Amino acid sequence: MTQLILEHLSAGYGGADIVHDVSLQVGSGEIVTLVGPNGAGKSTLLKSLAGVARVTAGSLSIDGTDLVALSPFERATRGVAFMPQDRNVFRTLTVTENLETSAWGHDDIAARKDEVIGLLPTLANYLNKAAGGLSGGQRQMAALGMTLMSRPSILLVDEPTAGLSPNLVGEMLDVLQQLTRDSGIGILIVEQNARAALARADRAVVLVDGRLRRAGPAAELAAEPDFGALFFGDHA
Ligand SMILES: Nc1ncnc2c1ncn2[C@@H]1O[C@H](COP(=O)(O)OP(=O)(O)OP(=O)(O)O)[C@@H](O)[C@H]1O
Repeated sequence: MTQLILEHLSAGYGGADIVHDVSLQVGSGEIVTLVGPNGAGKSTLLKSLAGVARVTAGSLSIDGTDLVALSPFERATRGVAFMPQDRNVFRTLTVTENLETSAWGHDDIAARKDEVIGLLPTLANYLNKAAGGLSGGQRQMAALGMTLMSRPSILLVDEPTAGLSPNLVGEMLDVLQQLTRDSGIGILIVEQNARAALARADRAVVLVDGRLRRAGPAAELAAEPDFGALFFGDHA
C-alpha cells in the first residue's frame, strides 16, 4: 500500500506562491479528483508533485521518502508519474517509439511495453502510427501509456479529457478507473468535467484560490446542493 503524502504544501513558479498550505494523501487503488474554478492552482499543485513546479513550503513524500529535492525523473523512479495536459507525446515518433522513449535507460523496455499494452489494449491498434496523426482520444491514450512505462504506483493526471468530444470523456475516465482496479495504481486527477470525474472517484478535493476548500468522499461532494455555483464555476 503506497501513500503519497502532502503536508502543508505550498508551491509556485518562483514568484508568489500559487498553492497554499495543502495537506492531502493519495493511496494505492484509489482515485482522488481535484476540482475547482479556473486558475485555482490545480495544475500547479499537480506539477509541484511531479517536480515541474516548485514546492516552497511543507513536505511531500512517498512511503516515507522525501520527494521535494528530487528531479521529475527521480520522482518517477520512486513511483510518481505525471501525465501533462499539453505536449504529452512526441508527434513525429510512432506510438511504439513514444512508449520506448519513456522507458529510456531501462533494460526491460520490451517487457514494460507489453505490460502497458496489456493495461491499455486499444494501443495495439495504432502502435505504428505517428503520434501527430492520431485522433485526440488515441493521443491521450498514448500519453497515458507513456506515463505507465515507468511502472508508477501513483499517477498524476492533468485534464486527460481536454479537447475530447463528450462521448470520449467518459471513455477516458472509464479507462483510468479500470486501470486503478486492474493494477492498484493510485490516481490524482485534475478534471474540468467535474461530475463525470466525481462519479468515478473515491474522494474529491476542492481547491479555490490555491487553498483546499473541501475534501471528502466524492459522492458526498457531488451531492452538495450548491455544488456547481460554489466549487466548479461553469463546468459542473
Ligand atoms: N508556468 C507558469 N509560471 C507562472 N505562473 C503560472 C504558470 N502556470 C500557471 N501560472 C499561474 O498560476 C495560476 C494558477 O494556474 P493553474 O493552471 O495552476 O490553475 P488551474 O486551477 O489548473 O486552472 P485551469 O482550470 O484554468 O487549468 C494562474 O494565475 C496562472 O497564471
